[in-house]
Amino acid sequence: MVTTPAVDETTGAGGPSGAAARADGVTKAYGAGDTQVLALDQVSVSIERGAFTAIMGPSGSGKSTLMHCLAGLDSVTSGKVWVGDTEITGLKEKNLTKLRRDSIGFIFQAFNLLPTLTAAENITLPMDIAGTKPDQEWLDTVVNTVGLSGRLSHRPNQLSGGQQQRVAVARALASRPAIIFGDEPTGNLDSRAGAEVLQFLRKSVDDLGQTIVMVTHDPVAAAYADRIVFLADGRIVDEMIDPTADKVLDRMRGFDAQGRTS
Ligand SMILES: Nc1ncnc2c1ncn2[C@@H]1O[C@H](COP(=O)(O)OP(=O)(O)OP(=O)(O)O)[C@@H](O)[C@H]1O
Repeated sequence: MVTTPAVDETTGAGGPSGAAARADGVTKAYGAGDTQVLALDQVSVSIERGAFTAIMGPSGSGKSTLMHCLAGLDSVTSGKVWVGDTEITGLKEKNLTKLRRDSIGFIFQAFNLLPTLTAAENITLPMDIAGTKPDQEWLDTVVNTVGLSGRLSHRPNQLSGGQQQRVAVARALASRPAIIFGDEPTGNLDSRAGAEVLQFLRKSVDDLGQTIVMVTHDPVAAAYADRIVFLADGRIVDEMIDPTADKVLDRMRGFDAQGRTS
């Protein structure tokens, strides 16, 4: 199951678990009183290292909130979150920023590339800002895996949408983060370009051992994952291992029948 044991106060079990990231009894409330929204309601989930995990669920079910809490982009109301062996709930902002910079990569729906920089410069930008030196051998591996070798001197407007997103993916992978989070990373792409990016994400898990967590609405995209975690009304309601698009569609229809989806 997705759920993980609660933290044992005496033994500390439930802390570091070898997972890439973990949420334990996480609740996230927005607002207060009558207008309070429980975006996450006692969510416990463990993200396996070297695996591709998708988070699915209807609009407003808490997918982005869960991703933001796991990535330390948003604080939790109660519960605990670990990234690797580090508990990030309660971490000072400075340490959190460092952890995000060193351990986490992000891929958003908008590619967020700088238009005046070449593909190569965009890929190494976060490391240039952090003042760290790219590992050239790793960079070559990433660029080859993404299939961008011939495009490195191009600026974003000289690349297709799919190629731009592959630059964004290469940028996320370049510093070898422990975990990459993607929020609808193929949401702005047509199905062919989306498939290209998803195949690459899959390859980075299989060939490079990358850990990826992706929020998506799309059963076809989710089928690239090893495991899908389904959210509804801020709770984890189901999971699926080795999904196919058909199985995901069936499961979503099941939720519809129970009146869970919007
Ligand atoms: N900053 C905020 N202030 C108030 N409510 C918020 C805020 N962010 C999210 N929410 C609410 O929390 C709930 C979960 O939102 P969230 O964005 O995590 O859902 P989602 O599953 O990612 O939705 P979508 O698929 O539409 O992007 C929603 O009811 C949303 O309105």
